[in-house]
Amino acid sequence: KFQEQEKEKEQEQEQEQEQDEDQDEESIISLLLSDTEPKGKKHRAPKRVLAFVRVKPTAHFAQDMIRLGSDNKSIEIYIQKSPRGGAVNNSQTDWSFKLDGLLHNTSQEMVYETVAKGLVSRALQGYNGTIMCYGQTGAGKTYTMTGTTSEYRNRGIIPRAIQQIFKSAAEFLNIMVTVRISYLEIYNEALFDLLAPALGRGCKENQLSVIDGPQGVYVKGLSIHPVSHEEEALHLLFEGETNRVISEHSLNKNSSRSHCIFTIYIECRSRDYTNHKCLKSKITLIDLAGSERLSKTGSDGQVRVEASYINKSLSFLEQLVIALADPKREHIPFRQSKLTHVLKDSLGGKCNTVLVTNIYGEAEHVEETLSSLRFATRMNWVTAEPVPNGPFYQEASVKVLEEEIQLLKQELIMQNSLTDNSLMSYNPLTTAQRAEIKSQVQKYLRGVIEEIDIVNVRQIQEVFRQFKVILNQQEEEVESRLWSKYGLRYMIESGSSSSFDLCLEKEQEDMEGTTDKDEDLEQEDDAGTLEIESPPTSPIPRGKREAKKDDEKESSRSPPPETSQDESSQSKTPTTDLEEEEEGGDQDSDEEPTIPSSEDFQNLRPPVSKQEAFELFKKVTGQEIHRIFRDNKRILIAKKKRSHAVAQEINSLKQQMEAIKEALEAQKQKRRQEGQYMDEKGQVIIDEEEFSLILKLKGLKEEHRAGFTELQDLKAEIQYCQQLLDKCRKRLISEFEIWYNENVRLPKDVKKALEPGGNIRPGMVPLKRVMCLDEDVQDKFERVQETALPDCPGSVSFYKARMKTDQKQTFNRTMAALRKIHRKPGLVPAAGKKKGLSFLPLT
Ligand SMILES: Nc1ncnc2c1ncn2[C@@H]1O[C@H](COP(=O)(O)OP(=O)(O)OP(=O)(O)O)[C@@H](O)[C@H]1O
Repeated sequence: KFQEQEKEKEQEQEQEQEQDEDQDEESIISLLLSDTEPKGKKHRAPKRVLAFVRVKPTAHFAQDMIRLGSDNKSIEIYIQKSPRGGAVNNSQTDWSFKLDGLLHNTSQEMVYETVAKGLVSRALQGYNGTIMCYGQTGAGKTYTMTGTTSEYRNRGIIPRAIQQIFKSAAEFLNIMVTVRISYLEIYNEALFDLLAPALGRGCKENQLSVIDGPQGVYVKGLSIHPVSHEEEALHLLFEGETNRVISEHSLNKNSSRSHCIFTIYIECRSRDYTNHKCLKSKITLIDLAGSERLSKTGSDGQVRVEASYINKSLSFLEQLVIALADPKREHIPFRQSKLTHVLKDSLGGKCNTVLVTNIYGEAEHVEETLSSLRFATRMNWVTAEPVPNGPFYQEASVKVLEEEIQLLKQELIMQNSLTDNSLMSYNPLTTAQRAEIKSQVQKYLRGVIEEIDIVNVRQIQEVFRQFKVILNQQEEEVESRLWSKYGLRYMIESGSSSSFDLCLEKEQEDMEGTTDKDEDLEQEDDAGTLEIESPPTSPIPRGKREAKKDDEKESSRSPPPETSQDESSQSKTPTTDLEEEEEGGDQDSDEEPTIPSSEDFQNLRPPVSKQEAFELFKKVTGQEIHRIFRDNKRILIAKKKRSHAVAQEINSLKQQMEAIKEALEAQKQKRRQEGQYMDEKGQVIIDEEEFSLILKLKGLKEEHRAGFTELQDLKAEIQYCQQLLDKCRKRLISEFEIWYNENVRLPKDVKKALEPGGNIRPGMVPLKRVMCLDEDVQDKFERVQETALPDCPGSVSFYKARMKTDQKQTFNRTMAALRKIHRKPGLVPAAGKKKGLSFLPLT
């Protein structure tokens, strides 16, 4: 009877699937977006999560242990009785599983057709879909989900799903499809955004969290990237792939040790703008970490920790699946792990869910295979009643807001006419009005007018904006004057490669000065101004100068002409003036990042000096990071000043307390000499003066305690700010180095190649690629395009995206190598020379 029921269900499912496929995708979406209710297909028999098994190809398939059924759905496992079981051996020896399909010796294309194609086309019709790969480490989960990123033919489910979506979208005439992408990694129960910019990926501030919102579960802080074509989406996938945490492992050297969730968000709307409805859905593609046993992997240290996290989260996933499959269960344990929490609305329920269980065919892995098949069966029991997400009116909410704004504007106009305030305007400023405000601000600054009349909020905002522009211009001017006059010239002339270290050392000293003693705090301002304020001769803090002297003597470099002590004192005054002009004398402690100059730079010096280039970089490409650096620096200086002031206050409180204690002692002495009075309880009666002294002392003690706590807090904050500043400085310098190498500096032989008659024609090859001539991916791509692509036109986006990712990686490697060889003059970077690119010919 059970088998009959199963059969009926299967037939029903197949019929529905056929019906879905028969109907034109676009017309289904149009129907959903229209105001008429979609007919039929309302009362479907409950579906289940589909479970497929994919066997990794092997030459040693254990035929006697793993038997694949001829129906291509059943699989039997046979394990010989343990000889240790004795005469009465009841342990089970064979197991039989029936799932939705076996994928044995199946191509990637076939896997996609069987597992994902229908789910993806239903996602375009508003159904959420989830595909999850589960299995032992190295069994082929990533191969199934992503495939090989170097070969088009072996691409996995994700690139194929992307292709299908964009292909369908291009065929729709009346429906507009918007696609967005996110890529989340769960590693040791921590969430990572694989597509976040490098700067923010590991940042504490960028920490992600799983939130249960009214619209479902989402990951707060996860970046979601709009993509307009296949190549762009694939490039994001490849980029995310390179960011995955890879760890050495005895079973699989490139084994991924994390769960990865690639999500494609789809939004369909009618091109007919009178229809404001929008249909949203998402496809969640999950590549789980390997379900290996700790004892078998023989891992230790970090990998063992990873494995224990993986096993825990997979066991929570199993518990979740068991609970989902049990209709009587009221509580579903979603929150047990990050993985299960993130997948709360992606398993079963209203969404189409497919599980691919990857297994090995070899005898040695049969136990894991058995446990993977058990998981697949459990998952197969989970019921799912997929329903499309309801279309919603996006523009409608915008319209409501627009109407409200209009109403409020009218109310304001009425209010103003009642209060006789006709100058009030609520429209954006025109160019002429902006120009007028600018001229007013300039007049105000020159003293031509004494006040700027306030008209409305927009005008006030514009006035402030203009002030900011002028302030920024002045800051830059003053800064470049300072740099060109003092700091930079020294750096060029001394060619000191250790200046950067010295800066860091000095900062450390500043830090200690701030947190230790008050006297140190006194000196801090002086020491802090060294880099800018002191003459070019001594970028070394005073305390360090003596220690460094001997080293300097030994150094073969001759000191720059400005190294005499006398000149140092002379050059101090104008710098101080400039500082005051810039920030009211606040520029005291933390120096600007200085460029680590190098010997090879001396040899390969381009017409633009490195420091000039740095100035330019800060104003243009590095403007934002430089601004952040400066902001952080200001905050740090303010905190240090406050800390200084609090320390002084504490000292003065201490002195006052000492004085009061002395006065109290004197008062006591006097009382004893004059004879003291006692009350009925035998307690000494003190006079008013002594009482007021005691109260004062108590008050001072409280103040002292509060001050001390504030000082402690400030110390912690200063330390934190300092770390931020260090990070910022390093980032600014490294970004500059890359930019500089890319835009200004070219190795001699590359320059030669660029000369007329050389191998490269200027302007034809981007400079970043000039650095890796030995790996011309572009050329390879063009060659492949000419020969093989006509047979496989669909692969263009795939290879273009792959090439883009390869180029980026090669460029990053080259730049890293460039930075390393700074001390070897004239060397051409040969990044990647040893290792060929993973770009393979089209097959
Ligand atoms: N069906 C297959 N055909 C060809 N090669 C395969 C197949 N399945 C897996 N492989 C190869 O086996 C190796 C391991 O596969 P893969 O990285 O996909 O395993 P995994 O299950 O994702 O491992 P992990 O759990 O460590 O992430 C890869 O080199 C992959 O190319």
